[in-house]
Order: sequence, then C-alpha cells, then structure tokens
Amino acid sequence: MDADRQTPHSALPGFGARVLHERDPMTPFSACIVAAGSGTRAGRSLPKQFERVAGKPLLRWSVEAFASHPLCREIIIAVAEGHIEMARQALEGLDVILVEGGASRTRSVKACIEKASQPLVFIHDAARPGLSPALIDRLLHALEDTSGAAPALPVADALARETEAGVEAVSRDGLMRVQTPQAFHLAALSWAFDEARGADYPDEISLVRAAELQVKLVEGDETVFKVTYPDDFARAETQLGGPSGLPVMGTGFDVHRLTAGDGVHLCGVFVPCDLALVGHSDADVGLHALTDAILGAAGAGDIGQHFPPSDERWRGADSAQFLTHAMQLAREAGISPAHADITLICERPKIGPVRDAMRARVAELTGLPLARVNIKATTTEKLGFTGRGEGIAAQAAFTGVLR
Ligand SMILES: Nc1ccn([C@@H]2O[C@H](COP(=O)(O)OP(=O)(O)OP(=O)(O)O)[C@@H](O)[C@H]2O)c(=O)n1
Ligand SMILES: C[C@](O)(CO)[C@H](O)COP(=O)(O)O
Repeated sequence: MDADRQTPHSALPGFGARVLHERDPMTPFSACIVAAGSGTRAGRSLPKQFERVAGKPLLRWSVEAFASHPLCREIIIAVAEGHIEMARQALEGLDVILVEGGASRTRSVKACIEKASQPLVFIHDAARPGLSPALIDRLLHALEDTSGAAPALPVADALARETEAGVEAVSRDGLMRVQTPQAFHLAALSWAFDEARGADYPDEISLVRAAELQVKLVEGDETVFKVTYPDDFARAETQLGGPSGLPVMGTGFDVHRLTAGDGVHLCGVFVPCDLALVGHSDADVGLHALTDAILGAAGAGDIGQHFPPSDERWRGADSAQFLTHAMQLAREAGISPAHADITLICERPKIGPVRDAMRARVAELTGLPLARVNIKATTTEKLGFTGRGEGIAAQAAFTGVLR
C-alpha cells in the first residue's frame, strides 16, 4: 500500500488491520451480481446463469432475493457484452442496472462497483441462487465494525495435495470454504481496488485483505452453494423447487349464463346446439374451471387476475390461451402435471357424444396423457339455475407433482 495514501478513517483496534467506516444499522446497500462468466465447467449450452432452474433463470433467483430486502436500493449486474439481451429477457419485470462485465470475475466486480451509489455494497455470484434474507442480515450486522464480511463454512472432508512426489496430507485446521455474497463499505472496496492496481483475486475479501483492511467471516449457508459442475443443477433444482415429489393440487369452479344461440364452447370443443354461453371471452366454463384449478396448484391466484374481464384483449378470446398460460405458470413453479378432472353441470347440451373430443383437447392443452384427463357431466335434477337451463356450471381439480 502507498505510504502516502490515507484511508478515509483512522485505524480501529482489533485485527491489526484497518476498518473503513462504522455502519448505521439502517444503512442501505447496492447489490452487485457478477454474471459475465462463461460457465464452462457446467457444460450447458447456455452460460449457467441463464439456464432455468426450478422454473426461472439461475440469475433471477439472486436478483429477486436482493430485490425483496428492505435495505437494497439498486441491483447492478455485470453481463458479458453478447448476453445483454438474454439478461434483459431473464430479468423481465425487474428493476436492474446492467453493465458490461470484464475478462475476469474481479474485473466484472469492478465494473459493477463503479456504478454503485450506496454506502454499502454486496458482491454476489449469479451462480449461487439460494440466497436468504437471514444471510444478508448477518453480513449487514458484521459490517457494523469491519470493512468487509463474507459467509464461510467449515471443511468437512480430509484434505490432500497431489504433487510430483506423491500425495501429501493437508491439515484442515482453521480452513474455511468462503461463499458469496460478500459485503463491504463501498469506500473500503473502492480503496482496495485502487491498491490492487488491476490484479485479479479469487474473491473480494482476498482483495480487501491484500489492502490490509479488516474483514470478518460470518456463518455461511449450504443453500447458497455455487452451481459449478453439471450435477449441481439437480441439487439446485431440488433445493429451490421445494421437496421433490411433493403432490400439489388445485380446484376451480365457474358459471356462465345460457341464452339462445347456435352452439357452446365447452372444454375446448365447439358443441353445435340451440344455446350459447354468455361471457367476455368464448365463455368456455369447463376450461375456465380447469384454468383456475391449475392456477390454484401453482399458487398463482385466479383467472380474473391474469385475464380481467375489463380487458378488451380478451373479448371473444379462445379460452385455450388462458389454460395454456396457467400451465406455463405451473411449469415455472416446478410442477409436473399429473391429472385433470372436470365436472360439467347442465341439463343440456348432452356431454356424452362430445366427451372423447373434450378429453383429447384438454390432454393436448395440458400435455397430460389421455388416460389422465377425465370429464364428467351431471344434472341437478331440474333444480336450481342449472336445472332450469339458465346457465352451465363447471368444477375442476388439477393435481401435479413438484419436480
Ligand atoms: N469474467 C467473469 C467470470 C466470472 N464471472 C461470474 O463470477 C461468478 C463465479 O464464477 P464461476 O463459477 O467461476 O463462473 P464461470 O467463470 O462462468 O464458470 P467456469 O469457470 O466454469 O467457466 C459467476 O456468477 C460468473 O458469471 C463474471 O462475472 N465475469
Ligand atoms: C467468489 C467465490 O465464489 C467464493 O467462493 C469463488 O472464489 C469463485 O471461484 P471460481 O473459481 O471463479 O468459481
């Protein structure tokens, strides 16, 4: 370090190294995510940060984790020059600042912090999707009396080094596995970058230590492991998608009024008759009930939230597109469809003659095998509005399995 360069604050006792700035517990931070790597070791066709894991691009998991923290004011992401558009798509709807990454991880970090405006800064690998608010808070707490902090975990396996002379045992005493995010006072990290004069470091606590500033380790978290090799995707998928194999289900119910006409849309099939169903869309009461059941299983609200009847785009719309959208959300939520069951409640039209066509259409729309789609019909014995032929009601159940 240059003898004539002054750190912005005086030395504090502790670790024989300096601390820059003490922190107010409510100090806001900038989140910097490095996503400019090529992911060579992961062996996928896309760089790993853009591969979908448990329904979303790997990078998006970390962005959403930071975005939901109350002290995070901005999210800056370094991406390779040719991947800006892919990053935009992966992060659609999220408020982020994209910057061009560098040829090394350290350079990508530098590109991010040059845009950072908050007093504290978090540096995180896009390849570590399992970030929790508790870990962010542990790091923020550590910054109250140190320049930088990183999560770390003990080493569980024995260690060895292979040399030309043979295998050498290495003591694991005192060794830790260091993860990200790593958190810093921006002034300290910027200072350390100046001191580094363009040298690369494996991570930012190494860089900050090289500038003789103080860092602390906090308890790490196995769930924020780095997706590095091909098998790591399955581990991330299981971890982020919740318990694999868990059954999920949803139910749906809908009613549409009947009037005179030349046919009704039911379960994706046009049934010619002297009736018509009244509605903003094609009023396919069977597909609407099933769409709600799918949205229920996906934890994604109801059909009216996604396709409001006040929206002119859905006037006369084919309800198949509502169901297709719900299926997409279910898949993104990590659900593999297992079974769909619809009950149509009406006196007329007769469902028997069109039941097979309906099952085939629902199977096509959901991606389910025909044997896993069931369509039933019942009357209400001439009772109530369905019995009087004033409307058709439908109820549906949808089950799936979490991948
Ligand atoms: N020039 C670089 C290199 C890496 N990274 C990012 O740094 C993180 C950790 O790096 P690593 O796991 O090594 O990712 P890659 O360099 O992409 O992987 P590989 O070494 O297998 O190619 C990743 O989020 C990666 O995108 C970056 O932003 N810029
Ligand atoms: C920053 C890091 O994730 C901390 O564990 C690690 O140093 C990145 O190493 P890589 O070789 O670039 O994957």
